[in-house]
Formats: sequence, C-alpha cells, structure tokens
Amino acid sequence: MSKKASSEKQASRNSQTQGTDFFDTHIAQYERALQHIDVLPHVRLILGQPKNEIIVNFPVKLDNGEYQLFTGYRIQHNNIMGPYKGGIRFHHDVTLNEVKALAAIMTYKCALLEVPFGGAKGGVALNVHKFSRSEVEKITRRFTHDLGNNIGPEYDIPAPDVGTNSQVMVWMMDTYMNMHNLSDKNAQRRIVTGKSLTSGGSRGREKATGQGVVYSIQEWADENNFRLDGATYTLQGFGNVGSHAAAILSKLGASLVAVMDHTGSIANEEGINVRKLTEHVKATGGVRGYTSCNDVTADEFWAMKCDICIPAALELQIDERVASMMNCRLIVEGANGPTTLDGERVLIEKGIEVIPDLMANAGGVVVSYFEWVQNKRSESWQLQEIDERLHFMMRRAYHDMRAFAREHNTDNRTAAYAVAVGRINSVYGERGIFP
Ligand SMILES: NC(=O)c1ccc[n+]([C@@H]2O[C@H](COP(=O)([O-])OP(=O)(O)OC[C@H]3O[C@@H](n4cnc5c(N)ncnc54)[C@H](O)[C@@H]3O)[C@@H](O)[C@H]2O)c1
Repeated sequence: MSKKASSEKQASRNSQTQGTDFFDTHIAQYERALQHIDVLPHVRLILGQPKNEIIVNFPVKLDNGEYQLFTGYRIQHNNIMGPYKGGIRFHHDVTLNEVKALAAIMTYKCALLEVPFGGAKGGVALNVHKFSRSEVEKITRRFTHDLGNNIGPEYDIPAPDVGTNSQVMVWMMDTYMNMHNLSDKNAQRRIVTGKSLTSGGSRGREKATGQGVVYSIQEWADENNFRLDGATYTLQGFGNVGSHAAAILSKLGASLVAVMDHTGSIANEEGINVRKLTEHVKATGGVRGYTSCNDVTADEFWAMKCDICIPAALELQIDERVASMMNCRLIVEGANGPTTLDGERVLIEKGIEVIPDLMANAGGVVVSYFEWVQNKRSESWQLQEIDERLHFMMRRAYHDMRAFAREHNTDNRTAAYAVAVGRINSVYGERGIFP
C-alpha cells in the first residue's frame, strides 16, 4: 500500500473511531438479522431509530474560574420491554451517532438476556483525564440536573460506562434525590445502578461485565472441548471490563500475553501478572511503563498469536486491516461494537469465531437489574446468589444464540440480533400500536 493510501486509511479509521459511522454499522447488523426472521413492518421502522434523542448544552465553572460549555446526550432507543436502561460515557469522542448506536445495542442486549428493560445510552463529550475530581463532580451534577425528568427510577436508569464509575453514579443519584421531593428517598436510589456498595450498590456489580465475559468464554470452551487452563489471550482496554475479566481468567489458569490501552501496548509471551499490572494501572493511569513486558506497536499487539482476543475498550477497533492481521481462534467482545462490517467479513473468512457484544458484555446490565430490584425491595443479596443468577442468565442467552445460529446457519452476531428482535417483535405483535 502506498504511503498516501496508508495515511488515508488511518484517517478513515480515526474518523470511524470517532463514531461517525457506528450507527450505520449497527443498522447494517440489525438489517442482516431481519433477513432471517419475520418482523412486522412497523416494528422494523420503530426499531430503526431511537424514540427520543435528548441533547443538553450546559455551562460549568472550572477550578480556574473560567466557564466551559459541555454537550451531553441521552438517547432512549426503545422501552417496550421495560424502563430505558444504559450507561453514561464520558469521553472526548462522544457523538450523537455513537450514543444512538450504543442505545440501540442496549435494547437488543436486554431482550437477548431477558432482562425486563429497554435500551438507552448517554454521554458527555469531554476528556475526563483533563479535569479535576471536583470539576468532574460539577459536570456530572449539572448534566443530571439538565436531564431533569427525562430520567427516573421507573423510566430511565443510567449506569457507568467508559470514563464513568461508581462515584459518578453516586453523584448522579444524590443530585436526582435533591432535585425531587421524594417521600421514600432510599427506594429512589435505583435511579442509577453501578453505585458503590455503601450508597446502595450491589455486590458483584463492579466485576459483573468482566464476569459475564468469562461466563461466555466458558460456554464456548465447553462447546468446543477447549481447555482454558493454559490458554493464551490478549486484551484491549484494562478498565472496568478488561481488568475484571483478566482477574477472573487468571484464576482459571489462562495467560494474558498482551494488553493495549490508551497509553500504549505491552506484551510478554510468558504471561503478564494481572494483579501486579492492576496495581501499576491504579498507580499510573495506564499500562504503559509496566516492567517485565516489552513495549509493542498497535499492529504488533493485534497480530499477537493467542487463543482468545478480548476487545474491551472502544467501538470500531477491528477493521479490515486489523482483522487480516489477527492470529487467534476466538474474539469475545467485552466492548460495544468493536468490530466493523469489513472487519467481521475478514474474521468470518479466516474462521475466527466472534461472541458478539450483545452476548459477551451483558453481565453488566444483568447485575444492574439485580441492583435495581434489590433497591426496590430494600434487599441485599449475597455474592454467591448474584453470581449464580448471572451465570444462569448468561448461559441461557448463549444457548439461545447458538441454537439460532445452528438452525439458520448464521454467525453469532446475526443470531443474537435475530433472537432479540424476535422477542421484541412478539410483544409489539400482541400489544399493537396506540392509537
Ligand atoms: N462498564 C460496564 O459495565 C460495561 C458494560 C457493558 C459494556 N461495556 C463496554 O466495555 C467497554 C469498556 O468499558 P469500561 O467500563 O471498561 O470503560 P473504562 O473507562 O473503565 O475503561 C476503558 C479502557 O479502554 C481504554 N482505551 C480508551 N481509549 C482507548 C484507545 N483509543 N485505544 C486503546 N484503549 C483505549 C482505556 O485506557 C481503558 O483501559 C466499552 O465499550 C463499554 O461500552 C462496559
């Protein structure tokens, strides 16, 4: 490839990762699934766009006394199955298109897992690393204030996503409680999920998405007579999803051989100590500079030979070029939408199996649902009970997806979408459209 073509390709990848065509990618995946099921014409139309798109521009006074205007989004894709549900992302690449795609993915994820929620997503365009803790708190509170009654404990329930965490959720909850004259404040804690344990969170929520990634891998391993003990894997993203998946995989004897995050890529064919890497990332903010590893380029990271690759960072990372370099047997999408359409075509040609985002990273919303139920009933479940319930729901969804894929001879993503859309279609079929 000429240098010009190569730099154009890089530019196009960069614009993809900024979310310009993430929604189109999602729609193409959705429409591919529609070829395998009978869907009512009006349901096709309804699901093709979100129900509500809320955009707020709000000012915040920064530590240096200056004001900055932020743009925040809350996209409510569909709520026929239950209240809108989905994360809040703080990242400089957040766009309307990106949040629309993420909201739709939530609708189908909940339907596939049989979680009685609909789909939503939110975000604020900001580089969270450039703001102080008190600035992030002010941004969170002002965003929550401006969303007003567009969120609510029975209507639309946010959760953490990239760049947000349990502390951000607790600030959202506290702001919401102070804005509303509520008789039973404690029961309203379910306005958000992913809270800290002390402020009404659930045991197991912090690790839930990573735990669900591992449950998905275990189902695949059982199906394929594959031993996880001694298996090798690579990980893009060492945040909430990636680090918890890695910690659990270590206990099962799998070996992490390369990691990439926003600070760089590191590799060690002999295996990386996940506990020590976690301490390093906590102390320094990223994987870069971790000793006992070699620094590698992004291309070397993607080309690393391994059994399993877990993308757990951002969308549209595995494009045609990256997919053609990959040397693994299985991709497990901890992230939402990490694979482009061209990337997926190459993976299928190469015989690399994909456990798609709808399935692989659903553990977070499942345990968010458990948190919401516990808050509603003033209950506190034990971790063992949460893990067992999560495992049951992940296993059921995995086998629903695989059964469809086998019966209709489709890839797993098409099957996951088809099962989910089929369930939503049945509800629309029974209820009809008002008026
Ligand atoms: N947190 C959840 O419960 C949850 C649930 C379902 C899906 N997800 C999805 O998982 C993914 C990760 O979410 P998270 O909650 O772990 O976020 P996080 O903010 O905790 O971690 C994000 C990770 O991605 C890395 N990253 C960011 N930009 C990158 C880049 N350009 N290149 C390489 N790495 C980069 C960061 O360094 C970090 O390690 C997202 O796609 C999110 O939507 C999260």
